[in-house]
Amino acid sequence: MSSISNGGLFLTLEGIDGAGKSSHLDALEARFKAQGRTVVRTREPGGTPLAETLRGLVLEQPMNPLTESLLVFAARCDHIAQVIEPALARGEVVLCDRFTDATFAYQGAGRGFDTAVLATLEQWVQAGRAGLPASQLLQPQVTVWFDLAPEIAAQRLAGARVPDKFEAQPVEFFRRVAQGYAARAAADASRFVRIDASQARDQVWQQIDTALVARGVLSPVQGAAR
Ligand SMILES: Nc1ncnc2c1ncn2[C@@H]1O[C@H](COP(=O)(O)OP(=O)(O)O)[C@@H](O)[C@H]1O
Ligand SMILES: Cc1cn([C@H]2C[C@H](O)[C@@H](COP(=O)(O)OP(=O)(O)O)O2)c(=O)[nH]c1=O
Repeated sequence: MSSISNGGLFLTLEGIDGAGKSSHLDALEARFKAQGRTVVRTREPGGTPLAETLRGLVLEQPMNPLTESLLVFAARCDHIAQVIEPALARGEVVLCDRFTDATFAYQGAGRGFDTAVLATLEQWVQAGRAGLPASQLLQPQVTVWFDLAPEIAAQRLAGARVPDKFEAQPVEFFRRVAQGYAARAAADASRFVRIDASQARDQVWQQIDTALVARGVLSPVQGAAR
């Protein structure tokens, strides 16, 4: 884990659209609060008024992948400064629905954009933030990765909601995005918790809980089955 001072915890959730991550955010937030932690729940792109405006553009307007990458990193820059850094400095839990792994997966692997440029933007936006030395990138300490076959995700999403620009992409796009996540997880294995998201909701929750307890991020629930 990278060292964020003051006991702050930066935790992200990632996965292709329809993998099921939104279904567990309430429970995760409640679980941390039950342990006396203050939770800042946020998302990317978004989390500040400016970043939410940029989110609307990214999710609704056609644009080339460089423009898309610049907008998500611009949103991230504002989000880090306004929300993430202050919360971590107060020692809180930042529970963030997506972060930079999504940029590598969607813009990099999905849209085929140059990951070296993404790595440069990542450096610009994340190096030396949250009190870290200039040589170190601000990254989540833990990333819960909902790994699911794109075909199953598409079935789950069919009819569930009006698709946005990304959700309307064909299954091949999500196959590349899923490979992008796998590559990112392989490159930083100690940060990622892989969840088999094909299981039923309760079992997915059990996997998340067990993994976070094993990492010492959550304490076991008193009286929980072993
Ligand atoms: N484990 C699961 N099994 C079956 N369906 C699920 C499961 N988890 C979530 N869903 C359903 O799949 C759809 C997508 O879930 P959601 O949590 O919105 O995904 P995401 O936030 O990853 O895009 C929703 O209709 C949700 O009710
Ligand atoms: C953070 C981020 C998200 N995205 C995409 C992934 C998702 O399709 C979309 C928004 O994510 P999400 O909030 O998961 O969508 P929803 O509200 O529909 O559950 O933005 C990128 O393409 N690049 C990024 O850097």
